Amino acid sequence: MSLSLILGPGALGRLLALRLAAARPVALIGRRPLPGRQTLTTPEGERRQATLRCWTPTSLPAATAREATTLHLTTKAYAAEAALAAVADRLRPDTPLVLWQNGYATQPRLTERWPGPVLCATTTEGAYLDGDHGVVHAGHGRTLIGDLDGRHGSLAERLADRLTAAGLPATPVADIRVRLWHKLAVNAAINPLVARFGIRNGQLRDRPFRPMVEDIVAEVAAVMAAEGIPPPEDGWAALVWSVVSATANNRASMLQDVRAGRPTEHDAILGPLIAAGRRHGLATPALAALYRRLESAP
Ligand SMILES: NC(=O)C1=CN([C@@H]2O[C@H](COP(=O)(O)OP(=O)(O)OC[C@H]3O[C@@H](n4cnc5c(N)ncnc54)[C@H](OP(=O)(O)O)[C@@H]3O)[C@@H](O)[C@H]2O)C=CC1
Ligand SMILES: CC(C)(CO)C(=O)C(=O)O
Repeated sequence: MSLSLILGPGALGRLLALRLAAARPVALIGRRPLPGRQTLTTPEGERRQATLRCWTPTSLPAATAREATTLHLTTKAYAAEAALAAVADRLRPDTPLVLWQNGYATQPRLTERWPGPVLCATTTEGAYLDGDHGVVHAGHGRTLIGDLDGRHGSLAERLADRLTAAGLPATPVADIRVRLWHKLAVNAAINPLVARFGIRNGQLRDRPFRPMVEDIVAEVAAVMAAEGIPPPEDGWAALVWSVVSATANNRASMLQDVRAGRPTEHDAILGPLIAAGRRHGLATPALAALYRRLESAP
C-alpha cells in the first residue's frame, strides 16, 4: 500500500492529509509533535475526524521514510528546502516530491537538485488552521499539477486523479511553469500592497492604491514578456483585477503573515520577478521598493 508523507503540517498540509487519508495511509511530519487525532471541517460545515501518524524530522523512522511513495512538501516557500534537507537522508532518492509553495523559488531549485521526480502544484483551495487539532477547508478551488521538465506527465495524471478522488479537484498540465508565473504575477500585484497598507484586496480598486497596482502590473508585464511567459487571454491587468474582485473581501495571506509577525513569502514572489528584470536589463522600481520594505519588516 502506498504511503504519502506530508512535510509541513500547516493549513494546506493538514487539508491534504485529512482529504487523502480517507483512501490511503498518510503521515504528517512537523517541527513539533502534533496530536494524531485531527478534524477536518469541510466548506459545507461537516466535521470529519481521522487519526494520522505524526512525526518530527528527528523522530521519523527510516523504515517509514523508505516506504513513502510520495512526499508532499507543504511548508511556506522560505522553509521548504531546509525542511526537506532534514528528512532527505532517510527518503529513497527516487521518491516523487510534490511542491505546493506559492511563488517560483523552491520549484526550479529542487527540480534541479532532487534526484527523483519533482512535481509542482498550484492551488486555489483555501484552508486555515483550527489550533493544533484541525483544519478548516474554507473554500473549494482547483489544483493544477505538472513538472518543469515535462518528463513526468503520467505521474502528474495519477496524482491529479488521487487528489480529485479525495475531494480536491486537480488537473494535470504540461505548462506548469507558465501557470506558476501567472499565479506569481497575481500575488505580486496584490499581496505586498495589501500587506503594506493593511487593507482588504477589494480596496486596491480605490485611490490611492489603484495607480500603485497599475505600476506593478506594468513592471510585471514587461518582465513576463522578456521572460517569454505568454500573457493571460485578456492581459495581465484584466487577470489581476478579476482576482481582486473575486477576492475583494479577503485579507490576503501576506497581510495575515505580517499581522501575525510571521515571515512573508515576498522573496519567492517578488524575488523571481526582480531577478528576471535584472537579467533582461529591465528596471523594476515599484517591485524593488515593495521587496525592500517587506525584507526590513520586523
Ligand atoms: N493555506 C492555504 O489556503 C493555501 C496555501 N498555499 C501555499 O501553501 C504553502 C503552505 O501554506 P500554509 O499551509 O497556509 O502555511 P502554514 O504556515 O499554515 O503551514 C506551514 C507549515 O510548515 C511547517 N514547517 C515550517 N518549517 C518546517 C520544517 N522545517 N519541518 C517541518 N515543518 C515545517 C510549519 O510549522 P510551524 O507551525 O512549526 O511553523 C507549518 O505547520 C505556502 O506556500 C502558501 O502560499 C497556497 C494556496 C492556498
Ligand atoms: C489571490 C490571493 C491574493 C487571494 O487573497 C492569494 O493568493 C493570497 O491571499 O495569497
